[in-house]
Amino acid sequence: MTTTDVQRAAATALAASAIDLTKTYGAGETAVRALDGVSVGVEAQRFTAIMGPSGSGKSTLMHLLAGLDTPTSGRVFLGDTELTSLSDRQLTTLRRRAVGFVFQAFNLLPTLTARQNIRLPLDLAGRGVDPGWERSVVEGLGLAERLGHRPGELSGGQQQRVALARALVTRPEVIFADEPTGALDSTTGAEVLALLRRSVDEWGQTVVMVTHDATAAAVADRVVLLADGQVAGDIVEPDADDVLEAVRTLGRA
Ligand SMILES: Nc1ncnc2c1ncn2[C@@H]1O[C@H](COP(=O)(O)OP(=O)(O)OP(=O)(O)O)[C@@H](O)[C@H]1O
Repeated sequence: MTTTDVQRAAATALAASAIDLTKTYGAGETAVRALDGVSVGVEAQRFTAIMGPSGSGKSTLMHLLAGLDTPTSGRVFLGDTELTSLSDRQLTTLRRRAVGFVFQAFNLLPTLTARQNIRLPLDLAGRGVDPGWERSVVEGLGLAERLGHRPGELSGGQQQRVALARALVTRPEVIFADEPTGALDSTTGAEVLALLRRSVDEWGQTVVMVTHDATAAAVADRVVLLADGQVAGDIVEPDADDVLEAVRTLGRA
């Protein structure tokens, strides 16, 4: 894909895209090239998983796509906005409006109730609540009876559902999920994956998920494989066996 193609697509069907990204940590002999020429487009209203061996650059790519970090070179777009041309302040404002996050460790504020945690991004952005949408999300995620509880009074699965509600409440352009099932048992993890899937299918959201788990990746519409900081494969409509086989092949490469 040429740069012009990516830009054109970014203005239409791509929720996020990266062009020839590199990211180097450190300098001199200890420098690590975490990403080495990655170009990738994330389709809107689809569920994309990023997989690859430990150290292959998954988290680095996600952080750059989400505007949490800046590349050493290359360009990043969120929709048709080029993140790599924004000031830190503009980036923070855009992130609050247009990006939702779900982390392995939930990252809820322990002193706030579930409802207050869910509304936090709206409060930070100085935006009001859309009561109908908030109700749909809370009921859809099975949280209606839990809104007054603090995180310490909730199970891991419930905490992750609160985190997902917090990500959904702003109706972001992209939800980035970093190992969202990593701290959950397999049954609870499967429930959270099913809710991410529903966020795409029923609510038209766009989800990008970093995972180590082939079963989790198989819930996605597409799996982008990374190895040594480069795109090493791209599987559309994966099943768990395809993903396992691809990861095994990468491991042998
Ligand atoms: N802040 C940092 N400073 C120095 N090196 C870093 C930093 N963050 C990541 N790296 C290095 O960059 C490379 C890619 O790291 P990254 O965390 O993106 O990989 P990953 O695929 O997400 O790994 P994992 O699956 O283990 O989380 C690794 O070699 C890592 O050690």
